[in-house]
Amino acid sequence: GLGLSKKKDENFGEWYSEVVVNSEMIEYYDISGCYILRPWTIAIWETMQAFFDAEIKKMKIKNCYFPLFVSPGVLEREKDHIEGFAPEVAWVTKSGKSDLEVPIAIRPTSETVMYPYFAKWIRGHRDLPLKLNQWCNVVRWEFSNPTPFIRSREFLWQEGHTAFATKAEADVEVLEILELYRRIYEEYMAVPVVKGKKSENEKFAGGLYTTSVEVLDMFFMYIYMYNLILLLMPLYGEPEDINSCMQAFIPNTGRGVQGATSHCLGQNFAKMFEINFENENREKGMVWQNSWAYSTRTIGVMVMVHGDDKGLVLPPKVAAIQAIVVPVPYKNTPMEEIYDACSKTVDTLTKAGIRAEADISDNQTPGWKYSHWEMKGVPLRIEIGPKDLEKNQVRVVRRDNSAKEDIPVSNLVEQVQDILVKIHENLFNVAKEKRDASIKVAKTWEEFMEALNQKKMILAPWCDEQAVEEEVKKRTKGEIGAAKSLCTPFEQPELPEGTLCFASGKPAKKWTYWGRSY
Ligand SMILES: O=C1CCCN[C@@H]1CCCn1cnc2cc(F)c(F)cc2c1=O
Ligand SMILES: [Mg+2]
Repeated sequence: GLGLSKKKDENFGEWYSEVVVNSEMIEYYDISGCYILRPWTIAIWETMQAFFDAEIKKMKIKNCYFPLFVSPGVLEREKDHIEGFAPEVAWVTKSGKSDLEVPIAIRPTSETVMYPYFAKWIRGHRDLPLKLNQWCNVVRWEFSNPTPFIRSREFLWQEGHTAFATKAEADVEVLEILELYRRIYEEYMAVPVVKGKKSENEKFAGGLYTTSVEVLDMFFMYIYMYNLILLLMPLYGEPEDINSCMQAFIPNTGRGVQGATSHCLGQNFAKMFEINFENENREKGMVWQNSWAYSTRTIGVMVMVHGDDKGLVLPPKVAAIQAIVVPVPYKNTPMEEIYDACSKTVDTLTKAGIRAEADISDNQTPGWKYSHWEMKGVPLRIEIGPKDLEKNQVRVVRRDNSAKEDIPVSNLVEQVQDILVKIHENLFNVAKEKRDASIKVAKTWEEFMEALNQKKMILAPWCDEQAVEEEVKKRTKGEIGAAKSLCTPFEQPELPEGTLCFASGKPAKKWTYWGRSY
């Protein structure tokens, strides 16, 4: 029957898997870690892509397409760039029955694919800046439990790769792109984020610095916890034990980067790939580079943040259908009039740019339709029955808070547009309140540990020493993971003179978010 069998607060991992399938976003595939992205997902991806693509075109960034396949020599060009990642690289070793002379890697990211050609194309300062982006898939043969959108062996993303004559230009672009990522999350997906810088420990090892938009989502971390627990299942016995154990485990702790990062690579890759140029004074210099990406993982985060026990909840901006019109038959009232009113309503809304459809399938009851479209997360339902006809009105029902309202047909477009804006704002504010409630400020080790054990994220003054972060990891290692820095927010709270680091007691240099990870 309809409806979810798992509750979000009780069994997050299974709730999530059920929502993405029942809302017809995902179909599971026979190869582990691979998922079918159904139209309901692609409509969301395309909306975000349309926004981001238009914005980077304004920045004179050009789209290109590099091959999926990477020759081994190139991939391994820089050991420490891919050290640690090597087990994730997928290789083609045969064609038909015969083995390939040399195995070919499938791109997990495209630095090593693109940068030899950057070296070839960039000769003089007139070749700079070189700013390219590609919309593509990448493959990373991850081993720990796959999760739709969040952790899959193939995913869609855009990857931007830019080269500049000066660091100043690169620094500016890093933040311009990060602002676009903030807008994708906040203006499209109604998900609040914190812009910040990753620590030396957490940044992209191949780069100079990493900036990211952190969702600090209390459930996001849980999905990793949930997968970890599944691994422990054999030790813990039956699911109920696991559930009680998970009850303890539902961490309100944030976790890592949610699929949108903007790195300044400095000159590290320029050195590796000899990407240099002759400047105006005919001096040889290496270029300064950035690379930035967001992926379909962002869609999974949106599902986690807004979803509820009736299913998916779509922010109006990314909903393929923003308003679903449902006819409500009544005893022996002639249905033609009602169907007619439904299609008129759809036409009026469509003409106003609202994505509306009518569900006039004659093999389901209105109740079934209500559940179906709630499961799919359609932001607004419009019911039309005989009473509504008489009063020349429609009944609208909001998906986010179930509020019902009767609207005169004469004012339909304006009020529907207004309600869709209110739905977005409400989703954003509710998510913000939940996030803020899962963050605690800690100034001492005791306060830090107390907050961590309450499954909170922590904002703490830190001396910014790498060794101290390593120390924090060691001292907090436990069966549900260790604490690590999530990001140093660009918006820094007041740091009074003499404030000490929560972990080392040395003079604190900055406020940083910390959360549990394993
Ligand atoms: O995150 C981005 C933005 C877009 C371009 N790439 C950077 C860094 C990607 C970091 N990364 C992430 N994962 C990887 C997995 C691999 F198998 C591998 F060979 C390399 C990598 C790897 O470099
Ligand atoms: Mg990875």
